[in-house]
Amino acid sequence: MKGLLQHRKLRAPCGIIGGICASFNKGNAVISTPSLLHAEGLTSIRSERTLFSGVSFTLGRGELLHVEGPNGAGKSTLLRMLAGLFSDYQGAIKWLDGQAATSEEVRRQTLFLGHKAGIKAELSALENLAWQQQLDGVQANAWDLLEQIGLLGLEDIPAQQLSAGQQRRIALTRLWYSPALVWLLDEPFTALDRQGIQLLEQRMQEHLSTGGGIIMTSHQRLSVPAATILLGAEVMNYD
Ligand SMILES: Nc1ncnc2c1ncn2[C@@H]1O[C@H](COP(=O)(O)OP(=O)(O)OP(=O)(O)O)[C@@H](O)[C@H]1O
Repeated sequence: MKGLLQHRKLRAPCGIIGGICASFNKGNAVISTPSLLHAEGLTSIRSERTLFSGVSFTLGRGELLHVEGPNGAGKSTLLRMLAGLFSDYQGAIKWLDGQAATSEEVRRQTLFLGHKAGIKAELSALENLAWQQQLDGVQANAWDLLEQIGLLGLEDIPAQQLSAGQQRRIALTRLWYSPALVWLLDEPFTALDRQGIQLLEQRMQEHLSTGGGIIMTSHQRLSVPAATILLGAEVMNYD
């Protein structure tokens, strides 16, 4: 399917093991080459339970893949596999048409945000930004970031005294400066208010429009056009 423009929704064959199905719907997405990431036959068995099997998909430039499925279907596991944080799986993951061969190159091209905010509770927003940027090897204007993410005025308060949504905003600032092409976002809308969701969707659109790609989990409906990877459900009807 690589290189084709898909207007129709496709019903992909499911790999079913013990009633578990994983399939891929290209939706209205445009597949462009070279691909950012290609996954082939990904299979995950945890504690002797098959979470999913035979999951294959391609992430093209400007494309958003939405990983959906019920609690425990393996959505976070899949993202962690793609991020190189979980290696106990079968199948293959190829980056940038094979051009990013080393784990260091993959790491540079990937930004993973887990479903927890992943910030330091005792540090302020400003200090967290400095810490994050040091880890990421990037220098961006912290005050601009605070303004963009709506945290100006709260910069000196320890993160543990901020609300869950405000803490999430601190973590999300990485999306405003990261040079990574591929974003792997696990439930990024968690705790965000409506304005925060809009802000994040706008940032995602910008990333896609500049040739980046996003694979994300979310239990909520997206307003940004996305193809779907459905885990843990046998019956799918796209018509
Ligand atoms: N460290 C672990 N060891 C063994 N099994 C685990 C481990 N972590 C998660 N699991 C199991 O893997 C399964 C999938 O977990 P995962 O977090 O990927 O699901 P999910 O689809 O993201 O769920 P949710 O929608 O609730 O976030 C769960 O049944 C979970 O119990």
